[in-house]
This record gives sequence, structure tokens and C-alpha cells, in this order.
Amino acid sequence: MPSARFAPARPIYPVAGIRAVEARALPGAVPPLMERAGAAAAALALRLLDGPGSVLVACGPGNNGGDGFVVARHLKAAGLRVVVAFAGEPAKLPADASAAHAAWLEHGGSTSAELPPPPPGGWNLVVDALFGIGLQRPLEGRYAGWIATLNAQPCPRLALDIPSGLDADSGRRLGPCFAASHTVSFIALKPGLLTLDGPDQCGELHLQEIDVDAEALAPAPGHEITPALFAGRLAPRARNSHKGSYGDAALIGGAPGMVGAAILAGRAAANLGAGRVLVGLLDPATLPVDILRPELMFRSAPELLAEAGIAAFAVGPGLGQSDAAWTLVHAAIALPAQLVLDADALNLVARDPGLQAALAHRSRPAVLTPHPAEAARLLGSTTADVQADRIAAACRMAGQLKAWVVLKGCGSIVANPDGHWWINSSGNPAMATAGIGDVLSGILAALLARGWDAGEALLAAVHLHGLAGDRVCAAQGLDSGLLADELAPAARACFNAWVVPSPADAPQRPTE
Ligand SMILES: NC(=O)C1=CN([C@@H]2O[C@H](COP(=O)(O)OP(=O)(O)OC[C@H]3O[C@@H](n4cnc5c(N)ncnc54)[C@H](OP(=O)(O)O)[C@@H]3O)[C@@H](O)[C@H]2O)[C@@H](O)CC1
Ligand SMILES: Nc1ncnc2c1ncn2[C@@H]1O[C@H](COP(=O)(O)OP(=O)(O)O)[C@@H](O)[C@H]1O
Ligand SMILES: [K+]
Repeated sequence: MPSARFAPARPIYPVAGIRAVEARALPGAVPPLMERAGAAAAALALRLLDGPGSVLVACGPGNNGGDGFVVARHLKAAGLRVVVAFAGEPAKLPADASAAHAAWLEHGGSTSAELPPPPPGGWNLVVDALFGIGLQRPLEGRYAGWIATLNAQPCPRLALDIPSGLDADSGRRLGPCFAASHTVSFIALKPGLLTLDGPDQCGELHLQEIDVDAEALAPAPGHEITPALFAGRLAPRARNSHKGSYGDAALIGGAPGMVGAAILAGRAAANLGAGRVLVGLLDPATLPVDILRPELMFRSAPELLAEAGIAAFAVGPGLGQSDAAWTLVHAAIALPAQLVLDADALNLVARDPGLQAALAHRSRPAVLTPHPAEAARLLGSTTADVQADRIAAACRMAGQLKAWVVLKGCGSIVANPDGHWWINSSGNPAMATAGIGDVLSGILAALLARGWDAGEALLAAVHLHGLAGDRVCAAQGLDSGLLADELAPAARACFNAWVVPSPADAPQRPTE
């Protein structure tokens, strides 16, 4: 079965959820969770050190600091020179951290109330055990200074649980923030590790579940996206099938000056195996052929919307916001076909409560693909407000419009109308260039045309789209300059590798 090939989609918990899991796991846990967390982090630290050296562990006033004392103890026992900076009051430490502090002292350790200067030759590793999920406000004063000094050390920088200064729920830097080269997080993933500023601050992310089965203790409101979520759809085609078996995908957009957007989407749909791909343009002056992709069929946009038997429409790439565009969006929402709304189609919906009501009353949920500015328009808020809580914004759009929604950007959030959400970790900043979103719409149109339901199609398309961007960038060594039209062939290759695995397929996630 294909699903055995894919890593399961791990649960993601906001702080309140992690607290609920901890409350159930803590009582009677042997060894105590903090001991398990510290031991796991120390094992990673030893791998990063790869030999003798000097380690600085900066410990804070809560249980994150407690993890740090345990790490320090293990590293000292392994023969390293370990210096612990701790500016808190031992008497005020929470119980588990207090025990870890005492054990550190019992094992011959000491603490310094200031960050000591680096030894000759510098630190070989610095460990951030200042603040974890208990961070309440931006770091300032002494701790802001410590963060600046830690970030300046030219050695591996390991964050425990979450980089100090990063909000675990939103992924927002609350002021000064530890810039980790590696982060080891405990028990379960938190949203802040995966979206907005999180991936930049975390560096290489390692999860240590420390033998806690979080999902057995408390249901998770969110999950990461892996192909395991749609593995059931990744079967090879039946031999006795034909183009009619894979549906017609229709792309509607391409107003004057923006025809390329619709063509990019159409090319992507063709690469993802739709039976037929039709492009309906608003620009009447455009030549009805794509010389480089002659498989595409062209129509005028109103003509295509009136065509019978189309399985899936994606409306928006290069659409503009003219009256003619509004008429097309209005008509598309009323059709019984699968529907993707992107770009200016979303901007038109944002301006019109009538379109919003029609969308919410569709018999099958639509798929919406806003970037943060489009999301702000749909929600009547600001881009900053959307970015301050991306999960809440995605869930609000999905709930209000009864649609499947992806809020795009670093760590795209997918939300369904029932309030469940997923975070995608594929993709990279080279994808921050015009036209890349149009390719996502085309991939979606193809999967929907092939008969996938809205949720499966959106989860797959978002993950595949990011993966294709990662593959192209890795193969060509790109930090920037990715061209939108390069994505579709890469997406085709990734998709087909899911369906037809090669014997050399590496496991998708390294085991710890
Ligand atoms: N419980 C367990 O079994 C396990 C827990 N684990 C570990 O515990 C971590 C959570 O620990 P935690 O809840 O104690 O919170 P933590 O992040 O240490 O910070 C709280 C302290 O910081 C303070 N403070 C906050 N913001 C501040 C600021 N800006 N500037 C200055 N101070 C600030 C706050 O004080 P206050 O806000 O009251 O002034 C309080 O003293 C978790 O991330 C994981 O690493 C693991 O070992 C697994 C098992
Ligand atoms: N920093 C990033 N990390 C991961 N993905 C990104 C990043 N920046 C952009 N992307 C992805 O690229 C796509 C850009 O879409 P969009 O902003 O709609 O562009 P356009 O409409 O101009 O084609 C989205 O899927 C988004 O998630
Ligand atoms: K930390």
C-alpha cells in the first residue's frame, strides 16, 4: 500500500494543547519528562559537537531553563567543558526545574549570573534554554542582551523546545529572538516552529516525542502535511482508462496584460494529468494557442464557463476586477463543478457580500487560495492582523465562506470549514515571485478534474507545489530567480514519483 511509504502527518498543538498533553503525561512519568527532554537534547548536542569542546548553556527562570540544566549535566558527564549562565532565583524555579538545578549542582556544576566571555578559540556550541512555550512578552534588558551575544557566536546554536523570543502559537518574533542553527522540540510540534518567522529562527528542526503519545492524550487541532494524508489517491491509473476518465480542467482569467497567468495555470494543469485542459481568457485579442504547450485549448472566458461537462474550474489567474470579471466569478460560483478561486477572483469576493453568501451556500465547498493581503481583504482586516495569527485567519475564512482555504506564504496554512488546520513545510523563498501562485491554481484544477475531493486536492497541491519549488532550487542551486514555469514539470516528476516509487526512494523523514 502506498501509505506505508509516507511518514505519518504529525500532530501540531498550540501552547494550550501542549499544556493539556503535559498535564496528562506528567503525573508519575518515569523518567520525568524533563529528564527525557534534556537527555534527548544532549544526544543531539553531542552529535553537533562531534568531539571535545566548550559549551555555553543559557538557562531561564522556568522549565525551559530546567531542560537546560539537564542538558548541561549530561554534557559535563560526557567530558565536555560546560558553563551555565542562569540569572534567575533558584528558589523561584518551578518544581521540575528546581530538581534539575539541584542535580546540576550535585554533579559539580555551577552557574554564572552573567553570560561569560567565550574561551580562547570560542564556544563549540551554545544552548538556548532561556524561554520555551511560557514566553509571555518580548525579551528586553538582560535577556535581550544575552540573545544578541548568543546569536553572534560562530558555532552551532541549539534551541531547546523553541527559540527564545519566538511565539509558539503564531511563529512571530516577539522582539529579540534566538537565531538557532538547530532546534530540538519536545513532545509535539507547535505552530510557531513551522510558519511565519519560525522556520528562519529554528534552523534545522528536530522533534523528540520523548515517549509521549500526544494524540492518545489529547486530540490535536492541527497536523503537518505529508503525502500520507492523500496516499489513498496515489494509485497507478487503470489500464482501461481514457482522457474522459481524468476530467476537464478549465482555467478562467487572462485579462489584457495578464494572459501569462492563465497560461501558467493551464500548463500546470496539463502537467498534473488532467484529461483535457481548457483556458478561457478575458483578453479577446490573444492568439488562441500556446506555441510551447499546444496541448492547451483556448476559449473566450464566457464561452468556457458555458461549456457543459467541465469537472473543475480555477478562476482568478490574471482575471482583473472588471465588471466582466465579476460576471464570470458570479457565474462560476453558481456552477455545480469543483471550483478554485484565486487572486482577483478573491478580491472580487472580498468586495461583494452577495458573492460571499453564494460561496458559502455552494453544495460542494470551493477551494480558496489567498496570500496574506488577499486574506486581509476577505476578512476586512489588515495583512499585519492576518500574519499575527495565520491559523486563526485561515480558519475564519474557511468557516465564514464554508470553503477549504490555503493561506499562502512561509508555512502555508490549510483550513477546512470545520476548523481543522494543517501546516505545510515544503517550499522556499525563491517561490516569492509573481506567477508561482498561478501554478498552484493549475495543479489544483487538475487534481479536482481528476476526481479528487476539495480537501485531498488542496493538501496535495500545496505540498506538491512547495516540493516542486524545493526540487528545482536544489537541482539548480537557486536562492532566487526561480521561474514560475519551471515548477510544473518538477511537480509532475514529484507527483509521479509518489505514484510509481523507485526502489531507491529514500525515507521521507530521517529517524532520530
Ligand atoms: N512541564 C514539563 O513537564 C515539561 C516542560 N518542558 C519545558 O518547559 C517549557 C515550558 O516551561 P514553563 O511553562 O516554565 O515556561 P518557560 O518557557 O520556561 O518560561 C516561563 C518563565 O519565563 C518567564 N518569562 C516569560 N516571558 C518572559 C520574558 N519575556 N522576559 C522575562 N521572563 C519571562 C516567566 O515568568 P513571568 O512571566 O511569570 O514573569 C516564567 O518564569 C517548555 O518549553 C519545555 O522546554 C519540557 O521539559 C518537557 C516537560
Ligand atoms: N518564503 C516562502 N516560503 C514558502 N513558500 C513561499 C514563500 N513565498 C512564497 N511562497 C509560495 O509561493 C506562492 C506565491 O503565490 P502568490 O503570492 O499568490 O503569487 P502570484 O499570485 O504572484 O503567483 C504561494 O504558494 C506561496 O506559499
Ligand atoms: K528555548
